[in-house]
Amino acid sequence: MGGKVDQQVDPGLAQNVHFDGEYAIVVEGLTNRFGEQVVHENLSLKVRRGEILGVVGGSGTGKSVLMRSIIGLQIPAEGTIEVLGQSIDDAVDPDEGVDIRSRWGVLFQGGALFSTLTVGQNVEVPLKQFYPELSDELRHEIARYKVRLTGLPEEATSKYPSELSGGMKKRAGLARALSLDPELLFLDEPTAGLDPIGAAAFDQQTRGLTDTLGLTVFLITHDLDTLYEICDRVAVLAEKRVIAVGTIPELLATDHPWIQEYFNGPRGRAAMASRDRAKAMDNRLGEGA
Ligand SMILES: Nc1ncnc2c1ncn2[C@@H]1O[C@H](COP(=O)(O)OP(=O)(O)OP(=O)(O)O)[C@@H](O)[C@H]1O
Repeated sequence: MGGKVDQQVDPGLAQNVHFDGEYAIVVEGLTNRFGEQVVHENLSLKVRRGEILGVVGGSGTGKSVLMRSIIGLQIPAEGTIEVLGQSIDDAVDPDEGVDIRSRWGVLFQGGALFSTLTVGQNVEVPLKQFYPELSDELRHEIARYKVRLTGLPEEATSKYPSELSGGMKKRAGLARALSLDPELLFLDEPTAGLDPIGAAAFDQQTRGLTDTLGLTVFLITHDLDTLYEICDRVAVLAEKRVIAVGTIPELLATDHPWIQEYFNGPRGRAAMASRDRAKAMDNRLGEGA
């Protein structure tokens, strides 16, 4: 087994890589149970600052529960979780007085917009919660800016979720996730239910915003195109823990059967071929310029 996978749990699967930078999220020894069902057991994961980390795994392996644990919505049975250098057990930093929840944004599966509020009002919800002192005018202006930032037309600000297409709803959810200028973004299956063109556009928006705003992104997805196109590394959940973390070529260099089947199956190969074609086209256009 030869891949250089950043493998924190099972050094037998692949070797550790050296990393000098900062981690945005550090999960250690996480165990989650629902009654008799053990979802995670001694799970560890480190997310590097500035990366888009794709999180994959079969249905029910606990990707969403992991995300909910990291953002403090699921109290684990065991383990420690540090986000941006702060334990999530102490939501408010005792020194700085800053609520850690104001430093991240979340796009839940399905968008989770409030249906009785307009897009603009949805984006304003976190602003009201964390910055109640802001004037109405400034709050409206920030909401309009965030809506435009995600590629929606400004008119979308006054629309209700029921008046939006699936792709527009996702962007509205993203605008709300960005409302507090987060350092960290959690995206739970952001391209699920989108047509391939809409999904590709959303992916490019995510990559662009990540690079421009210097975000770190924890991205749960089943979308192989998303993994190939925009993720810096991928974490694989199986057997109640993270079995491997690395770039796709690093993961492919391991011989774990699930990883091989996932990335080397017909869909994985098609996604890789599509990415290679797009790169070749970019190169040709670059040479012609
Ligand atoms: N609040 C809860 N109460 C009881 N069981 C739960 C709860 N939340 C999640 N589970 C269980 O935990 C397991 C992991 O769920 P989770 O939603 O994290 O899976 P997932 O990997 O995100 O799946 P999918 O890819 O299908 O979205 C599932 O068996 C689920 O039924």
